[in-house]
Amino acid sequence: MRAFDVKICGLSTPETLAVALERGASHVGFVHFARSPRHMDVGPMAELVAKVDGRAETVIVTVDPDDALLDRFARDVKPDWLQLHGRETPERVREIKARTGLKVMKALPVAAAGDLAAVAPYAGVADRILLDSKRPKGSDLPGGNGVSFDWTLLTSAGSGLDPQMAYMLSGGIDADNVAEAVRIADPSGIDVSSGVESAPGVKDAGRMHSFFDALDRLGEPARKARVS
Ligand SMILES: O=C(O)c1ccccc1NCC(=O)[C@H](O)[C@H](O)COP(=O)(O)O
Repeated sequence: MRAFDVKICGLSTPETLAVALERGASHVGFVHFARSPRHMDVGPMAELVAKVDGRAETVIVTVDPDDALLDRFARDVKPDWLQLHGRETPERVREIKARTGLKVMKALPVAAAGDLAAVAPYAGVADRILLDSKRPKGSDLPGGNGVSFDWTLLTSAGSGLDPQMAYMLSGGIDADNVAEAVRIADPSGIDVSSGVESAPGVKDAGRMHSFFDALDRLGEPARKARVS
């Protein structure tokens, strides 16, 4: 097992942000996507991001942002990362990095082994890949659906994944299954949203503590040290 990052995604209140930071999240994510129950406008998001004050890396999660929105993110929120869940091609990711100067995490949906072929074109372009579940039928959200995929796909011979690649794993992870996710997939990062909520979009401090307790039980050196 390698040491891994922990990202808590879809935060929208100072109270639950404080729990994520106190418990040592390395990354904290804020969603800007109107259809999401976790959606935050740019102004309130900027206020929340300012509270992080260097204690974790900040991530704006969004979908096919246009240039005007990218400029607002970079100017008004100043996150460390953009996490992209749309149809952003490697070329578009390159443009977005050049335009904003921000690091980019490209999310790619996985349901079957063949989906992993989408990863290689982003090598050397995206700063990180987030392997997430494909949206289930009936959902109009490209992320935050609380469903997991077959993690053994990532370590199967012939997966085509570069074993050195630093990907984050997400989709349906919670306090009960995070140990298994880490054991099977050995990712360089874990991302959780629904698994620490009491209802869609409502982060729950108790569930967050249970999740971090489960991580603590994995022992050292499970989690990477807090970012500098
Ligand atoms: O969370 C959302 O509502 C969302 C909306 C639009 C694009 C992406 C979104 N979330 C992305 C994330 O990083 C989630 O943490 C990831 O998909 C895992 O979610 P979950 O299965 O709920 O833990």
